[in-house]
Amino acid sequence: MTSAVEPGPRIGIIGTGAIGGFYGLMLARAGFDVHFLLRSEYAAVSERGLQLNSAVHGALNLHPVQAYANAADMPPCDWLLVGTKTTGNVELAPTIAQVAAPGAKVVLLQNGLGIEDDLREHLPESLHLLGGLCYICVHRSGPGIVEHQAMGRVSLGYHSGSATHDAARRQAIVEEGAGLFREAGIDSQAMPDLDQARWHKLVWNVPYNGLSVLLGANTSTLMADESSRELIQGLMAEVVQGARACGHEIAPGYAEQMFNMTERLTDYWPSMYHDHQHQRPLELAAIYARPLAAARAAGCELPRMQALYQALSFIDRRNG
Ligand SMILES: NC(=O)C1=CN([C@@H]2O[C@H](COP(=O)(O)OP(=O)(O)OC[C@H]3O[C@@H](n4cnc5c(N)ncnc54)[C@H](OP(=O)(O)O)[C@@H]3O)[C@@H](O)[C@H]2O)C=CC1
Ligand SMILES: CC(C)(CO)C(=O)C(=O)O
Repeated sequence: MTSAVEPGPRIGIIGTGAIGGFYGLMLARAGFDVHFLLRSEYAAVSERGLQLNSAVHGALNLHPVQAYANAADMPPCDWLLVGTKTTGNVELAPTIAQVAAPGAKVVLLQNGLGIEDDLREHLPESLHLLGGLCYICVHRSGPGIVEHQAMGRVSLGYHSGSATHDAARRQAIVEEGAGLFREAGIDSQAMPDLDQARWHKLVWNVPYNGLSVLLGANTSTLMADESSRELIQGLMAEVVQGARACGHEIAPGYAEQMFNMTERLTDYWPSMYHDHQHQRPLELAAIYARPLAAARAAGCELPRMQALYQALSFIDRRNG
């Protein structure tokens, strides 16, 4: 008698840019059945595959790639990893629903706060929605080419779905997701509170993403100047304050740890800088407006962050 072998989960990458390309390639190379949805880079990736130039893993290539220009051609996927920018999330909901297998898990591998809340009502109730915080430095240097400068960890948290009121099931789903990343050699852990995890990530993104655009400076330049260092520390302190007002205590020393970590990041340009350079809309709603509104609703004003948001809104409108 032959025993049936359980097929592994089918994974869909919705938006194969720096994040989608990196994690999708790593999962595919680990043996998972990964399907990639692309837009402008479809032809290049179909022809030449995905190329990862990683300071951590070396040069890796995936060819052929199960690439699609049209979601309708993709097979139903059990896990959907969303690697697009948050600015297009609501418009993307029908695409996500179309590719999702019944009971699929949708993971937003994106920065910002409240992004799952905004998407939830546009997705079928049967889908589980999770958030993933990527502690990584990657960018695209050409069609289908991803440069990986440092790190890679993914923190996952459950947002909503049929497991909302079942803590054990919720935990099992998040653990399963973290397990997929770990099988691909990527550090990953389940987070008990997604909002808390998102506030932690903002401690870094609020100062560095915005200041890189406003001052036209990378991390090394920002960390080399007395005034920008003060500004970064002030902004980090405000994010910690905002998180606290919203009921999320960030440990003393966390902001300092993020600051010190950045001293070791050489010439890193945050993803918002790349968006500005390519005249794409900036993720201002998710990274600034949402946290500012949440803090204000809790009675907490964050004046530095508000000023940075206003300046970036001006730049974003002129750049569009
Ligand atoms: N880069 C980084 O180091 C980090 C990024 N993040 C977050 O990850 C998210 C993704 O960022 P990143 O990977 O840098 O962004 P990229 O711009 O590199 O990738 C976004 C990708 O999504 C594609 N896309 C957008 N809309 C669609 C669509 N409708 N159909 C198919 N494909 C689509 C884009 O295609 P096209 O080329 O045609 O526009 C592009 O390939 C953001 O929220 C960012 O803040 C978080 C941590 C670190
Ligand atoms: C903080 C950093 C650089 C790595 O943790 C990052 O994740 C980002 O650019 O969003």
